[in-house]
Amino acid sequence: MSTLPAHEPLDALIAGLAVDVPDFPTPGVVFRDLTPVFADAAAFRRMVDGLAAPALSDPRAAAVADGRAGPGFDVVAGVEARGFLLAAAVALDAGTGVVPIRKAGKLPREAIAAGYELEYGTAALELHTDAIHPGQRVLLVDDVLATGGTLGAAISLIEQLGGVVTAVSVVIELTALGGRQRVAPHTVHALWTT
Ligand SMILES: O=P(O)(O)OC[C@H]1O[C@H](OP(=O)(O)OP(=O)(O)O)[C@H](O)[C@@H]1O
Ligand SMILES: Nc1ncnc2[nH]cnc12
Repeated sequence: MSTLPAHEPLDALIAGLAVDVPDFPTPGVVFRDLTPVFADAAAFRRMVDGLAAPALSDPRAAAVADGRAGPGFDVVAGVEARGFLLAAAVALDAGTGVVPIRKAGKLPREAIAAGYELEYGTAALELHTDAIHPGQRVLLVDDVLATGGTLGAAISLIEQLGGVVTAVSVVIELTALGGRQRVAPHTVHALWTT
């Protein structure tokens, strides 16, 4: 059950449930813990709707025009680990499949990799080479946009396989870290900007 009124604006709902954790995972980082937002039924429902929304406007018309039915995306890609919780829910709701973009060394078959830097270190993401088909329209979902390193790497992987990123959606954008600029020319749709 939700603990907040249904008419609460979504950004306020998220802001009220998220918890700031100072000095996690390293000193100086304020970690935005979204687990209470995921655990709230009403907030989770509205987040899933909100994350799909940007891909359901113009691209839906384009999908009809080129003969493809359904939402304005063919598949939802989510970034390990927290992005998985969101991407799977959005995909199930939209009637599409879900593709995992994983941390290095987790995928069992042939994959491509992209390295990146984030607020508290460096990492690499991988994507199975047959996970995305040329021309496939992809809605990319994650929980947080911080430096933009993660989403930049994820977009690069999808595009290397010929996928078309029709929308990028996150729950929180941390504006001080400049991630939006790093992900340009792709536009990031954020449910809460802080
Ligand atoms: O914009 P950036 O600076 O790249 O940061 C954003 C990323 O950081 C967090 O993931 P993290 O790598 O901590 O992994 P986790 O989801 O497995 O905790 C978050 O879930 C985003 O994917
Ligand atoms: N400050 C932060 N809080 C939560 N997730 C993050 N990912 C990168 N920076 C983050």
